[in-house]
Amino acid sequence: MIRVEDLGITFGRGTPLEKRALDHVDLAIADGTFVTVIGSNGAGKSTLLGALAGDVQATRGRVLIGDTDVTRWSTTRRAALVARVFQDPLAGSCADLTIEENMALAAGRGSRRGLGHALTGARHAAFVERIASLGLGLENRLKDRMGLLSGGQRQALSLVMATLAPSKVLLLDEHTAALDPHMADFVLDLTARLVAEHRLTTLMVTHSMKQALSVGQRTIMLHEGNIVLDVSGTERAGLGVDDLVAMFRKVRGQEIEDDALLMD
Ligand SMILES: Nc1ncnc2c1ncn2[C@@H]1O[C@H](COP(=O)(O)OP(=O)(O)OP(=O)(O)O)[C@@H](O)[C@H]1O
Repeated sequence: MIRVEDLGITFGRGTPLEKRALDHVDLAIADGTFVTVIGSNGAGKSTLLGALAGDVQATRGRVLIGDTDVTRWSTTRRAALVARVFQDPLAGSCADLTIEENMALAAGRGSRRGLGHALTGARHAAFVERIASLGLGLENRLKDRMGLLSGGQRQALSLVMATLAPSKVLLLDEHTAALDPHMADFVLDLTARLVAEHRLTTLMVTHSMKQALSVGQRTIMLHEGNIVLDVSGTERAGLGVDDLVAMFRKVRGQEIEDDALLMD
């Protein structure tokens, strides 16, 4: 269970640039639930993910993962509980290390054990098996530098790496946005499969209304730092992309400039 209680985040407090990015946000997400997060630019989506990961400090309120209050925990301390995949395929892995070394580091995330330990015996076979399951042929390239892979391949591997350590929470911040449509679909399918397989409590930020409804069990919409829509179950199942765009419009109180993007 993730619980966010009365969470407020204000950047630049006391300065002329003060910005309240999240305002009295309450959210409870049951274990293994996959939540998609939508909202216009600046709505607070990345800030919410940052507050869960620990790289944004709460101005007020609490963040709990399981029964543990992690509000004052650093990102490093939370790494054993929280995995992340970013929009930029280069952000989640180290270009100068091999695929295998990247996977070993990911498998050791949140623990103090070193790379040498992580690369031994059974681990290698497990890595081969996990990569082979992607169907991208990367299991034959474990000794290749990560930097040689395409953005889509790196993003698929980043997802696999995010599930190697025993995390509870997976945070995805527009992780398919930089990919071509074919690879974006591939990575989205992979996401749904891995989330279900590892029973990860997941938040996925997306600007695509289609994506927001096509994966997961629940969708929340943020607007100006507040949760303005929270749908799941039959209510969500009955929603189409058009309905979501209409809600988006209503909340924003203005026309959306780029409908095509949202409908995708
Ligand atoms: N480190 C920061 N310092 C100052 N202001 C910030 C900082 N991070 C975010 N903000 C501001 O907080 C608000 C929420 O930003 P956030 O990145 O969470 O929005 P978002 O919903 O993820 O938007 P987008 O879809 O454009 O990525 C914005 O007004 C943003 O400019």
